[in-house]
Amino acid sequence: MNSRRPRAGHAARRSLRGLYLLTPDENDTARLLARVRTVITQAALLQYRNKVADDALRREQATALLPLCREAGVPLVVNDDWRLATDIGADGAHLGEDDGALREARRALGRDAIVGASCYDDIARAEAAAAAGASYLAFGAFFPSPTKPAARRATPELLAASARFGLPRVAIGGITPDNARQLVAAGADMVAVISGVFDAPDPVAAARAYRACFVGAS
Ligand SMILES: Cc1ncc(COP(=O)(O)OP(=O)(O)O)c(N)n1
Ligand SMILES: Cc1nc(C(=O)O)sc1CCOP(=O)(O)O
Ligand SMILES: [Mg+2]
Repeated sequence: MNSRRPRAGHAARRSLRGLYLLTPDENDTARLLARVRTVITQAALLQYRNKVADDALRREQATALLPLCREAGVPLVVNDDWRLATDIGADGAHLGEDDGALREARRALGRDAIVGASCYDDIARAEAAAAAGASYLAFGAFFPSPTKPAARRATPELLAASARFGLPRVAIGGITPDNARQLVAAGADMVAVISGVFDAPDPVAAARAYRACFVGAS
């Protein structure tokens, strides 16, 4: 880990509830930072995700996002690559089924890190991720996703069924400000969004609309 850059730590973290923003596939780093900067204060958590960049660009972009997140007090999670997360001193990593062992990531990143797990539509996978030390459990896709049209589909019942693991539950996949509320009512602690914010005509207004879905919901 880069010791010159401390993690945000628990005290600096917002709770894992609200809008979980994932970055779009944007290879122009200056443009990526500008797009994130406009909406970062609306987010509870930011995931750096770029499926079209090479390793060097992903390192450059993740490193550049870190001070922006620190300034906003929003933890930064790196998608797919927990080694990159440790190298740059990010707050955590998100791991799917092809991204290595969660237990190993937890060991490397430390007790305070955010280690997220993709559980798709699979409650057994959620149980295993919880036992391996996940910080949150992500389910999806709940709706057709413009970003990932072939994503397996999940149903809102999974959100209630996974309450027993006692971890924040994240809903992802095709979530819009109009359909988010039903997922929050079903038990989602965060809604994870790419296109609904970054492809919106007014990203700030869209991000605010997602946040509003959590107001008054328990
Ligand atoms: C919050 C969140 N949930 C799910 C995913 C998907 O992870 P994965 O299945 O590894 O797919 P890619 O994102 O790597 O294409 C995620 N990234 N974040
Ligand atoms: C990255 C990702 N994972 C999914 C899953 O179901 O695991 S759906 C998805 C894409 C989310 O983007 P959008 O908000 O544009 O639909
Ligand atoms: Mg992945």
